[in-house]
Amino acid sequence: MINLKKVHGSQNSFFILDQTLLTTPLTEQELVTLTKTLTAKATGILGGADGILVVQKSSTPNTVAQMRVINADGSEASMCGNGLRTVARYLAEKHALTSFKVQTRQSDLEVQKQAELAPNVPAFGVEISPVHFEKRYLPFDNLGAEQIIDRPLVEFEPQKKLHFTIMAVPNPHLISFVPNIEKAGTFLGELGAKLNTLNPYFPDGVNVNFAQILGPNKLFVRTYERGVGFTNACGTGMSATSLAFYLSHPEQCDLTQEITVFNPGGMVKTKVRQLDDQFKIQLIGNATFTHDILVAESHLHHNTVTPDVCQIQATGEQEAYLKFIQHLNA
Ligand SMILES: N[C@@H](CCC[C@H](N)C(=O)O)C(=O)O
Repeated sequence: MINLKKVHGSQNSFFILDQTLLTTPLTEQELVTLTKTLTAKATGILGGADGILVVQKSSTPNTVAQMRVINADGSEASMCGNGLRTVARYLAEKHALTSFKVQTRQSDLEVQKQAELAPNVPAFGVEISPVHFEKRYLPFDNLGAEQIIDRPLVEFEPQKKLHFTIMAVPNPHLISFVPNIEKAGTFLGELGAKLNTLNPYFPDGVNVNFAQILGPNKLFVRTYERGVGFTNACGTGMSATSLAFYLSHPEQCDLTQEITVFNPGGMVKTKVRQLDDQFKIQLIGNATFTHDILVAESHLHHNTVTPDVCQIQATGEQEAYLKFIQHLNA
């Protein structure tokens, strides 16, 4: 039996599938089919998820394993910040490590175990890198500039009330600071949907993040994710938004201190550092395992993972997590 774990970071939820445990690893087509089935909110196991995190053998030196990210719609992302924290914990427990590197699609990223956020709320810190602004890295097009940092974009918002920043970390993000995050929700949904279907600006789609500044070094971020839609949180989105905060509102953002980022699913901390002209971001937050799902390998290959063929065991960590977020003050 294979243990398909249900996990989350800030309630951005995933299944971890460790391909190294399988007799025969899933093919690319099997992975896509299984992801679509498992993540479906109405019919997937345990209410579905936002994607699957695939653990496989690394192909770079000094990395413990490789993480791949398959979005709910079957597309593959280059990175996932909330997901990497949970994979870091999974690998830390599997190999009895506390600080190591994980291979991701574009880079080998440092991860470290952190102190628990509260009893039974384990936490990990992960590197979010590399950061790029130039349009070829996103990619984006037809916006009249090589890079967009803190400026209006009439193509998205003709009234010019909002400013936008675009960056790859390395997955693509569009960021805007809005006066009221609740009121901006409908526009976020419309813009997110528009930029993630055929459009002249982002040929590969983009994660769209709206943020409200709550105070010095304090943000609330909501994200419409490429390949998924609205999620409770997006780790790379909160990391990119933290850097955009510094670039657009430096008077409210002290880089010698952590930035606290609230989201609909909880809270994370980010640390932004500038080394010459390069930015480094660290994302710190919960790495919660909610369920162990034991299933025969053949069901993974045949896309027949349903509750009646699984042994599902709750870990009890979700209760601890919900208690932790009850006491958060945004
Ligand atoms: N939820 C993730 C990002 C997952 C990938 C994203 N949807 C994309 O396609 O780039 C995170 O926590 O960073």
